[in-house]
Amino acid sequence: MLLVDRETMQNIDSYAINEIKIPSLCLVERAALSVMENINLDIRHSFALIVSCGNNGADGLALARNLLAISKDCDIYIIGNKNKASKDFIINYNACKNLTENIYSIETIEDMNFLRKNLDRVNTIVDGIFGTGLNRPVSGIYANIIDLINEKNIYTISIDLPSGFDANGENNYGSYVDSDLIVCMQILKKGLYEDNYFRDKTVVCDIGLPQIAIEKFVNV
Ligand SMILES: NC(=O)C1=CN([C@@H]2O[C@H](COP(=O)(O)OP(=O)(O)OC[C@H]3O[C@@H](n4cnc5c(N)ncnc54)[C@H](O)[C@@H]3O)[C@@H](O)[C@H]2O)[C@H](O)CC1
Ligand SMILES: [K+]
Repeated sequence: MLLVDRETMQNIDSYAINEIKIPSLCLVERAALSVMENINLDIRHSFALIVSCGNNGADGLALARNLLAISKDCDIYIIGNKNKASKDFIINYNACKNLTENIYSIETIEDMNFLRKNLDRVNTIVDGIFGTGLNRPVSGIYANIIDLINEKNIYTISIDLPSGFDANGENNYGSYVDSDLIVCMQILKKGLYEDNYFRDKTVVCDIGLPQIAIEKFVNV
């Protein structure tokens, strides 16, 4: 089975984007659609998409856009500084803003209280807080939100990795999302494979990263 650590996955992504010239936005869209394919849309109608401002969040917002397109009920919660957001995040954020008013920044205790209350209206949480960009244990508001997601016991889908969980399976001493389903992009991350609990909850989906980009960094 093909496994990658964080650094290798980042090398493959960046080779595909910078050398092969696959638009990053296309990969984000494929990632979002691969999550969507793993959602039972007959029973899941109300979503809380909780994202931060990197490309894991961009995947989350592209998913929100696609769910809004089919008139699903979506609340979008953004953590972190939008001024430092990735360009794929901004593109999807601008589209989401034109599709719904239910977009909230979570910064203060009052915002947290609102989130705690408002989460009860949905039957599905999508976790797009951190993926392979996580490089240290979570703390502060990120940890508080992850703890809140876990407290709620609402069916939770994580994009690529449970947020807070280290792709390499190291340093998992902070909070991380207790996901029900993990839709992992293109190649299984080593940490998920080594974790008995998460391995069985993970599906791996092709997002169009070319084999030649993969073979450059992994022995296949
Ligand atoms: N173009 C691509 O690389 C694609 C990636 N995909 C998805 O994007 C994520 C990886 O995205 P990235 O922007 O590199 O990082 P994250 O979104 O995971 O994290 C954002 C950002 O957060 C900072 N950070 C790291 N650790 C912490 C922490 N403990 N507390 C606070 N902030 C933290 C750090 O600066 C990160 O950069 C990948 O998993 C995929 O989901 C697309 O699917 C395809 C294209
Ligand atoms: K995630």
